[in-house]
Amino acid sequence: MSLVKLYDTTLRDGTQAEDISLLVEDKVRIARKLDELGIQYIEGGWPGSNPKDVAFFKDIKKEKLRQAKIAAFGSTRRAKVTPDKDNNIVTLIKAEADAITIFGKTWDFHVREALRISLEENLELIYDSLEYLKKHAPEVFYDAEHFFDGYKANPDYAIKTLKAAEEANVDCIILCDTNGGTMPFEVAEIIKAVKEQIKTPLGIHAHNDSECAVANSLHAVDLGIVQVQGTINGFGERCGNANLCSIIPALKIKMAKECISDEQMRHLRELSRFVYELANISPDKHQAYVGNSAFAHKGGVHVSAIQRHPETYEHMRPERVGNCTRVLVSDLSGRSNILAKAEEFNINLDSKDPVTLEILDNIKEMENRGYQFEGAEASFELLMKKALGTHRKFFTVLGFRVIDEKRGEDQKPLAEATIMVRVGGKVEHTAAEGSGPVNALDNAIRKALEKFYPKLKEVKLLDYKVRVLPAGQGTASSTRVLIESGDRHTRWGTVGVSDNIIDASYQALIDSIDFKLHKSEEQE
Ligand SMILES: CC(=O)SCCNC(=O)CCNC(=O)[C@H](O)C(C)(C)COP(=O)(O)OP(=O)(O)OC[C@H]1O[C@@H](n2cnc3c(N)ncnc32)[C@H](O)[C@@H]1OP(=O)(O)O
Ligand SMILES: CC(=O)C(=O)O
Repeated sequence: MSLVKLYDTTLRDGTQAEDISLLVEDKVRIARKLDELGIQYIEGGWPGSNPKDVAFFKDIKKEKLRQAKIAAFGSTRRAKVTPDKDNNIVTLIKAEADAITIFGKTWDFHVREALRISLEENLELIYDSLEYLKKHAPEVFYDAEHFFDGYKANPDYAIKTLKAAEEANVDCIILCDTNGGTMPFEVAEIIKAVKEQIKTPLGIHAHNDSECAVANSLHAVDLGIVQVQGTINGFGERCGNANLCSIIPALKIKMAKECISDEQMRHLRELSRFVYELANISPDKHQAYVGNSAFAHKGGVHVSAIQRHPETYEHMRPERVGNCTRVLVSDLSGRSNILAKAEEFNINLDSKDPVTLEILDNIKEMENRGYQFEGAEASFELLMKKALGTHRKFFTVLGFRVIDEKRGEDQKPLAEATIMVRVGGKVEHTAAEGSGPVNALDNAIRKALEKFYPKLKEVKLLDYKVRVLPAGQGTASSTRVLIESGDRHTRWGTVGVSDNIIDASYQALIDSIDFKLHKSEEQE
């Protein structure tokens, strides 16, 4: 297998994405994880840009990385300054990274409009910046910014810029699709032409503005490119960069190109989620390979087939990237979905058992009323138990009342809930306040039940989503509440539907508590 080197720029181009900003400590933590994954180069930032990036290069030196090399990023020198006097170049050298990558202009239009210098002067900028850096850094890479647009506009000049870099003896020239508008067939044609004229090893850095960044990068590798740049989860300027979470499995599984080991690739999903977490961005569940939905099967026909052979509806084994097969339950389910879920919940259910069809019919009817079980598997498990007669009634709610009161224009509203429950032979009547009516009801339910079931103290409400269902959908316009709860070990989702938002919330809260009690009993 031929080796392709991965160059991660999550910490530089990734932070150019809207809404993403990483602390120095976060950058160091991500760099450690990238190193563990086996990424060969980690671009840490632009030290000439800000103090945070300068601090990163200082701090990362204290880390004992297993194999990754750290690269510092910057630009060619400014016009009319020699490299040794150019602040950006001097700061790059001071960062003492294992490699330095600078970008320079390829597109004549950019030279004229962005830099406002002559085409000849730009060639000098490229050559003497790189030639100077080669004397001061172990490895030097050249990012040919806007290479594909530049080549399409003026191929002779674009090649001259690469030749300037080649004469400076750089270690790799990276062809950049900076504006992300190049199509895969153009990439293939242009790279073939470049390879006839440039002998320096080539790399690719593709942006995703036309959704082709991964395809363009893979095409480039197919044509013999040896370095692929990208970011975890595709974070990057505008629409992002080529997503390494897709590129890595594609290289290894589809193209037989070695880049990281099989064992390292099993941590890809974990790394993807780690980066989402530190960037404070919700994971994209539909993300290829590593997303929650990447191997989630919803249609009954699909579920039936994957149970016979997973490859019927899966292009690869999800475990290879640390993901897993999931079966969803909805009104698109068939008996196979119900049986798969029963197995997952350790419930004995036979395909010929009439209860299977009863559960299926029940789901379809409830989804028509606005329930949604995809995000509420705990409610579904309880529903199954009820249908099978294995549901245990831990408590009975005899009634509740919620009061929301505002005592003056400038006063905050007060919310209070009272609830009456029966547990065994005992009746408990409890009141509680809350920061809103749902919170007050939640507090009252727990206060009443915690006395009998102390384990409920562990339960935390993690997420609460309300959706007003449009009139005309199903039989009535109503509200759906989805709740995510959790304890020290796990998380679970429950659902409630009613034309009264408090009642919908009540149903989801009660299911959440009921589920916790069943799980605790099963564990005991
Ligand atoms: C394709 C890419 O993604 S490249 C990476 C882009 N990333 C960033 O821009 C993030 C970090 N950038 C920064 O912190 C700042 O822009 C800095 C520190 C680099 C420069 O800040 P300033 O000196 O205030 O300049 P400003 O940002 O307004 O303009 C960019 C300058 O870089 C110059 N420049 C742009 N590309 C190059 C290049 N390849 N070589 C040399 N100079 C360049 C521009 O001509 C302009 O300089 P001028 O105003 O003297 O003509
Ligand atoms: C260098 C770089 O980030 C680009 O050309 O997009």
